[in-house]
Amino acid sequence: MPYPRPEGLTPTAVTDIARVAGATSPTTQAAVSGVSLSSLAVQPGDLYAALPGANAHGAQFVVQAAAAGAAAVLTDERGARLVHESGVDLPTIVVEDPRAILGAVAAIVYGTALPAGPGIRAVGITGTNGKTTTAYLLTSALEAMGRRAGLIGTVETRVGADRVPSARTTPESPDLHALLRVMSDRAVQDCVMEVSSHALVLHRVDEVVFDIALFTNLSQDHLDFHADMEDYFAAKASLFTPARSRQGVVCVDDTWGARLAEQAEVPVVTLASTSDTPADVVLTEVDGSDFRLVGEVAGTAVDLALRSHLPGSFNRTNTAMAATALLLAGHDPETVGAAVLERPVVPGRMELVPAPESSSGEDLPTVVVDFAHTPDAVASALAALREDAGGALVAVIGAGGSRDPGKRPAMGAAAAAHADLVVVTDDNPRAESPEAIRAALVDGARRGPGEVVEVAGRRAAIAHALRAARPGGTVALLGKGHESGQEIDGVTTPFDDRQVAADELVELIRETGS
Ligand SMILES: CC(=O)N[C@H]1[C@@H](OP(=O)(O)OP(=O)(O)OC[C@H]2O[C@@H](n3ccc(=O)[nH]c3=O)[C@H](O)[C@@H]2O)O[C@H](CO)[C@@H](O)[C@@H]1O[C@H](C)C(=O)N[C@@H](C)C(=O)N[C@H](CCC(=O)O)C(=O)O
Ligand SMILES: Nc1ncnc2c1ncn2[C@@H]1O[C@H](COP(=O)(O)OP(=O)(O)OP(=O)(O)O)[C@@H](O)[C@H]1O
Ligand SMILES: N[C@H](CCC[C@H](N)C(=O)O)C(=O)O
Ligand SMILES: [Mg+2]
Repeated sequence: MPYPRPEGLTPTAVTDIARVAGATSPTTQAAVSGVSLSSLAVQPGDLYAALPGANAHGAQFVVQAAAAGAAAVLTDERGARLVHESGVDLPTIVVEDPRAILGAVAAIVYGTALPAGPGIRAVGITGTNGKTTTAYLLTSALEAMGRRAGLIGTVETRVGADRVPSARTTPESPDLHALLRVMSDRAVQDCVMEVSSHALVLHRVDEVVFDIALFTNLSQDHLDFHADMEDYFAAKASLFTPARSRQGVVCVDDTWGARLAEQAEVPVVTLASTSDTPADVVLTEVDGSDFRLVGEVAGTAVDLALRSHLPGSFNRTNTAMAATALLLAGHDPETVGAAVLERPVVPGRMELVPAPESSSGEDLPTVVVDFAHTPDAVASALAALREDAGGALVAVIGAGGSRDPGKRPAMGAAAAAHADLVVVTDDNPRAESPEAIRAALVDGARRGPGEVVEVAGRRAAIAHALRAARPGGTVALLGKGHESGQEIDGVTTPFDDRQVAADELVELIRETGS
C-alpha cells in the first residue's frame, strides 16, 4: 500500500532542483510535483531518482518510470548513460552521489525544508531494541494528552485516520518528506518515528532535524550492514549531532549509552534503570510494573509515579524513556504522569494470544508473541516471561535469512539460557537455506542448559511447542511479532504468529477436549 502523498503542491522548477543539488542545470521549463526513487511508485509529474544499488541501478527502470509519468530524472554519471541508451528523453540532473542530496531535493519539492519546516515537533528514536515499543508508548501518551500525533515505524505509518503497513522501519527520504508534508497539512502536532541505523547511513532522514532524539540501547545486530559494533554505534551516534537533532534522551544502562552521553554534540538528558548508575533521571521504588521516575529534566525536578502496562523490566525503561521525552518537550509532569498511565496497544510486542472462547482455559499454555530477534532481546523477553511462568517455558525461535548471520548462534544460546525447551524453526528464510539458518541456531542453543529440538516449518514448530508446554506452561513465539507474512525465496505467504497460535490452540482443544 502506498504512503499518502500531499495534494495541491506548487510544482518545483527542475532548474531550482539542480541548484539545490549543486548540479549543472538542464535547459528546461519542466517542473516536478513529487519525488520517487522506485519506478514502481512513480506518479505523474514526479522527479525519478535513479540510484545505484546493490542489486541494480535505478536507471535500468527509467523506461517504466517515464511510462508512469516521471517529468525529470536525478541520477549519477552511469545512470545518465543508461537513461541516454534507453532512449528516454527527460530532463536529467546528474550528480556524483544522488542519494546524498535526495533529502535536500525532497525537502524543497515538498516544502519541508528547515527552518520554515512543516511546523511539526519530530521525535526520532534509535537503538537496537525498544524503538517500536517506545514509539507506541509515546504516541499513545501524546494522544491521551489531546495532541494530534503521527507515527512512522516498523509496524505501520499513521497519519490521522490513515494507517499504512510498513515495509521498512524508516522510509526513504522522498517518502519521509512527503509524509511530513501530509502531516503538516493535516495539522499533526507531533511526529514520532523510529530511526534505524540503515536510515542514518543511507541518508533517509537527511534534512530532518528532530526536536528530540532518543537512544534506547545497543547490542549485536545488523553486522551484515555495519563493519563492526563501533561502526554500528557511530551510525546511531550521528543522530545526536546538530544536523539531525536539537536535544536528546539517552539511556545509559549499557556502556554504549554512557559513551554516547559523553560524546553527544547536542544537550542530552541521561536515564538509568537503576539508581546504581548515575544519571539525570533514574527508576526507583520498583514494584512489579509500578515505579518512580526521579531526578531532573532541563532544570526542573522530577518525581513521577509511573506504571508499565507491558511485561518485562525493559518495558519499564521504555515507559520511562517516553515520559522523559515528554518532560523534555516541556509538558508538565502532572499531565505526563497521567498520559503515560494510558494502556497502549503495541502489536506483536509481548502480546498475549487470547485463549479460544471454547476452552476451559485451565490446561492450555499461555502464549505470548514477541518481536525479539537479537540475542539481547531474546534474553530480555524470556527473562521477563520466566518471572511469571508457572510451568515450563518453551521458546519457538528462528532467525531471518539475508540478515546478520553472526547473531544466530548467540540468539540460540540466549534462548537456551532462559527457556526449558527451545524449538528451533524458521523465521523469514528469504534467500538463504532454512536448514543452514536452523543449524546455526541449534549450534548456539546446545551451549545452554535448556532442551533443544529442531522443527522445520513454523506452524509445525508452534504446534509442537503448545503440546510440550501443557499443562500450564508458557510458550514464547519470538522474532516475528506483528509480521503478517513469511518470506521464503522472494515469495511472501500469509503467516501471522498470533493467528497461527490461535488456530493451533483450537486444534489442541479439539484433540484433548480441554
Ligand atoms: C541495505 C538496504 O537498506 N538497501 C536498500 C536500498 O537497496 P539498494 O540501494 O541496494 O537498491 P537495489 O535493490 O539495488 O535497487 C536500485 C534502485 O533501483 C530501484 N528499483 C528497483 C527495482 C525496480 O523495479 N524499480 C526500481 O526503481 C530501487 O528503488 C533502488 O533505488 O534501497 C532500496 C530502495 O529504497 C531499499 O529497498 C533497500 O532496502 C532493503 C529492501 C532492505 O531490506 N533494507 C533493510 C535491511 C533495512 O533498511 N532495514 C532497516 C532496519 C530495520 C530495523 O532494525 O528496524 C529499516 O529501516 O527497515
Ligand atoms: N528496552 C529494551 N531493551 C531490551 N530489549 C527490548 C527493549 N524493548 C524491547 N525489547 C525486546 O526487543 C524486541 C523488539 O522491540 P521493538 O520492536 O520495540 O524494538 P525495535 O528497536 O523497534 O526493533 P526493530 O529494529 O527490529 O524494529 C521486543 O519484542 C522485546 O523482546
Ligand atoms: N527490522 C528487522 C526485522 C527482523 C525481523 C525478523 N523476523 C527477520 O526477518 O529477521 C530487519 O529487517 O532486520
Ligand atoms: Mg522497530
